[in-house]
Amino acid sequence: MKYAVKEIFYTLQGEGAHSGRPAVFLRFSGCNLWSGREEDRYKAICQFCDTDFWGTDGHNGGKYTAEELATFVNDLWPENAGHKYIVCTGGEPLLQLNSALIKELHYHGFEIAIETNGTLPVPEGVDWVCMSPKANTEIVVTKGSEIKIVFPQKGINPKDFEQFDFEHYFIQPMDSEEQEENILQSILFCKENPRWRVSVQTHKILGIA
Ligand SMILES: C[S@@+](CC[C@H](N)C(=O)[O-])C[C@H]1O[C@@H](n2cnc3c(N)ncnc32)[C@H](O)[C@@H]1O
Ligand SMILES: Nc1nc2[nH]cc(C(=O)O)c2c(=O)[nH]1
Ligand code: SF4
Ligand SMILES: [Mg+2]
Repeated sequence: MKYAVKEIFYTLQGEGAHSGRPAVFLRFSGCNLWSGREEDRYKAICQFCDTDFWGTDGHNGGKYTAEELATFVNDLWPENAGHKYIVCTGGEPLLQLNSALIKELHYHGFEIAIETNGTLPVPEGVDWVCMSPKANTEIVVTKGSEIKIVFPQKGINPKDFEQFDFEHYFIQPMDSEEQEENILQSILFCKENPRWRVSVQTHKILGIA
């Protein structure tokens, strides 16, 4: 099997509990909630996406076998540094991430994180699951490491997810034309519901990928 990859880059995780941590980002092509084409955004299930995941034309993008992909990712890690960490994202990584690739990444010593919309089952062996639910979808990932709700989102009430089994609960202000208002609402929500913390997209402030 070959994996369709939009881009691969070494940066810092910008969001959630591992914010600030060095990580290789593996961005898979394609998503089950939007085609990725601007002209389709109005009819997508998920309409606020901040990411270009269409095609394989990004930095280090292309089609790779599991072995090629894991070797490429490993070569981006500084030599003899340890603490190897990969964030599989997209698009929707669970359309492609499978046991063959998980095995290859573990072979090279990587801790494997995913960013998922929660509509597809998580394969065995993923070490960190960040689930970010979208309105009008059926969520099958009800346990994991962190839940990260883009806020505010019509049709999503964070309180409905408190019964799920996650270690960390985050509210992430939606990056949009109303961002200032979204930040204020996120702060207010967390102050009124102290189980939740605000996740800032720090990579956008730092000016990194
Ligand atoms: C681009 S998505 C890819 C992974 C997966 N498809 C998902 O939705 O979780 C990566 C993260 O960015 C978040 N995100 C997407 N668009 C956003 C926006 N406009 N503002 C804030 N966060 C956003 C998603 O909710 C998710 O947590
Ligand atoms: N630095 C950085 N951190 C991130 N955390 C989640 C991201 C994503 O697009 O999945 C992302 C991203 O695109 N860049
Ligand atoms: S589910 Fe994730 S990748 Fe897909 S459109 Fe929404 S935010 Fe973007
Ligand atoms: Mg991003």
